[in-house]
Amino acid sequence: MTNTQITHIQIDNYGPWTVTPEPRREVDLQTLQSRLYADLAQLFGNRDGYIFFSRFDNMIAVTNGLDEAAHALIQESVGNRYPVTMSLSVATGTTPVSALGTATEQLQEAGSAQDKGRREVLRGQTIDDEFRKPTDVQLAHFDVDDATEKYTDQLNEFDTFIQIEQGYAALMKYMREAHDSLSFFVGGDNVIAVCPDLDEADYHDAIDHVRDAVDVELKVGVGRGRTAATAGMDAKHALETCRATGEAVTIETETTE
Ligand SMILES: Nc1nc2c(ncn2[C@@H]2O[C@H](COP(=O)(O)OP(=O)(O)OP(=O)(O)O)[C@@H](O)[C@H]2O)c(=O)[nH]1
Repeated sequence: MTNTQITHIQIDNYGPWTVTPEPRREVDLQTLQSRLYADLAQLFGNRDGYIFFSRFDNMIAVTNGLDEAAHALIQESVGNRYPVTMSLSVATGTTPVSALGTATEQLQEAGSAQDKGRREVLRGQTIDDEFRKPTDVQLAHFDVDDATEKYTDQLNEFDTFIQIEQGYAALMKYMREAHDSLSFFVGGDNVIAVCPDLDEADYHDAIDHVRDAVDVELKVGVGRGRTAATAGMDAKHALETCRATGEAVTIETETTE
């Protein structure tokens, strides 16, 4: 059974900061947000975690293998180098949705996102090493079939973007509601979903739903692992198997330690 450790990251009091003492230049906010995301991708990624930018002021990470000290170090490093601080709340659950729900509740209990007094909160529980298993994390790497041929080489870039985003919107909502999963656009025509124990039929169901709803064809590779890094790499290999066999769903059967 999966046991996903999720960290909810929130920039402290960011809304007021963006307009104090007067509205800050949008290009500077865009630069700050993308640099912070890039830094966190390295800080979590070098410890085998995965982070997704979601709304940039809030981000969501899969952090199996990162203990409280690792979280504190990441938080301190950002606090030392950025004009903003961030709060971190970590929780675990048998589904990523329940883990994130707990993490977010803990943060909300500590104070509002726009509370001047709530800074650098670090809350929650990580999984002790002795309880970690090679099946704790299940990641699904979705990809639009022949996006280059159907969209990129045919339509103008904005109309391609609309097609891909439609597929993403339908998938993220359905995976959240029907399969307790958190799906994130990661660039190009790719979406990575953090999933509980789903089987092949569940993934076919999601792909069928997206085809029926918005006429976008997907394929998916699924991997499991002790960390997001290993599950994610297995998912990529499974997606290559889909490309080789023409199957819409491939679940990597070996779990990498
Ligand atoms: N983040 C991320 N982006 C990827 C990955 N693989 C491909 N992409 C992006 O997706 C775009 C399309 O590449 P592909 O998915 O290989 O191309 P395709 O035309 O859809 O062909 P098939 O996937 O073989 O059906 C690339 O330009 C990249 O931007 C990946 O593993 N991660």
